[in-house]
Amino acid sequence: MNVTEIDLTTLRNWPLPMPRFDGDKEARGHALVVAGSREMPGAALLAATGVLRAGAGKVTIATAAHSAAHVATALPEARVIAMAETPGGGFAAEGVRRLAELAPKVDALLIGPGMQDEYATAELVRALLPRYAGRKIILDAAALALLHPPEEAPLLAEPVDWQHIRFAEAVLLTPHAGEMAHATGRSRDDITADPHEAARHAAQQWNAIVALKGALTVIAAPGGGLWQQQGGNIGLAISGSGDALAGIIAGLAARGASLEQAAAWGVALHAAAGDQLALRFGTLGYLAREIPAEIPALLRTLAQA
Ligand SMILES: NC(=O)C1=CN([C@@H]2O[C@H](COP(=O)(O)OP(=O)(O)OC[C@H]3O[C@@H](n4cnc5c(N)ncnc54)[C@H](OP(=O)(O)O)[C@@H]3O)[C@@H](O)[C@H]2O)[C@@H](O)CC1
Ligand SMILES: Nc1ncnc2c1ncn2[C@@H]1O[C@H](COP(=O)(O)OP(=O)(O)O)[C@@H](O)[C@H]1O
Repeated sequence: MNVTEIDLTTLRNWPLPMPRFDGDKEARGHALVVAGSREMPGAALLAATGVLRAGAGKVTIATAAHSAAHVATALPEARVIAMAETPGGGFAAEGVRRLAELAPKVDALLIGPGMQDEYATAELVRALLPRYAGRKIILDAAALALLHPPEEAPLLAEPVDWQHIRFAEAVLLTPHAGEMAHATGRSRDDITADPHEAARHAAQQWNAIVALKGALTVIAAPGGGLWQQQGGNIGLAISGSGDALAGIIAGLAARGASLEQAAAWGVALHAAAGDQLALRFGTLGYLAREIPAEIPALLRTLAQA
């Protein structure tokens, strides 16, 4: 298997698109973050902060009505859409039309961080995917419930028809090993024993780019591309860390990177941010919310490297 290490050389040879100096915020890219819930409202904030710190010009958050006002206050740079909630704490289907209307103005769509009610989330994803065809789509955390085998929860109204859902190069899935285990019906140990094979197989099975996260993160594209990243430290293994990463990737994609490039740069920046925070605070005890603020300086350093 031919694996490309995501190191300085790889990144230097794969420069991120830069906005024109006379561009406006729309030109810098707009990401829609569908995230958070009554019990995990912070996920929306972590992801949306990641979007802006990665350099996108605009972020819209769709989050649980219950916490929307708090989220808006905590991130005044964001537009916040309050989503009606299901009894299970997910987003009710009635919100789909509002999110679908935004599609022409959105460059990248992230769904899943901190969402509850896997059934409602999977149905929401299924409803939004066709409306966002041609946009860059990142499915994380609860949104990966769409992939669960039929014999497992959630019970979808109809079996998933991949041909109609049109998973393609424009969809990135970001499972950790546990989520990959849940989605594939394999054991977590089986996944971690050979993450390259697991990511590659999943990318082909779902016809999507797959970033299988862990101390070693493997990115596989359906076309055969395979990358790995082993930086960072154990301090990154903390609740909300993946939400920040998903937001950083969405921000990079919104500002013009392909999803493969956004994933590769995103995991490298996330790991480097962890290393910066470990230097400042020690390896254990820094917070996921501190990750995004490290990104602009790292981008500047890496762009000049
Ligand atoms: N929880 C919190 O306090 C906070 C959470 N936040 C955010 O919430 C989101 C969910 O995070 P989490 O931590 O709630 O769910 P996590 O453990 O990632 O499981 C996800 C899925 O993986 C599955 N799965 C896992 N291991 C498995 C295995 N060995 N084998 C098989 N399956 C396994 C697991 O299945 P289950 O264990 O339920 O059967 C479940 O389906 C995420 O965005 C996070 O950042 C933050 O906003 C901050 C506060
Ligand atoms: N030991 C480790 N060393 C380096 N990075 C790690 C380590 N453990 C986890 N990570 C990274 O931290 C992030 C954790 O994301 P995730 O498991 O989705 O957390 P959460 O869902 O709680 O936000 C991933 O990007 C993963 O690659």
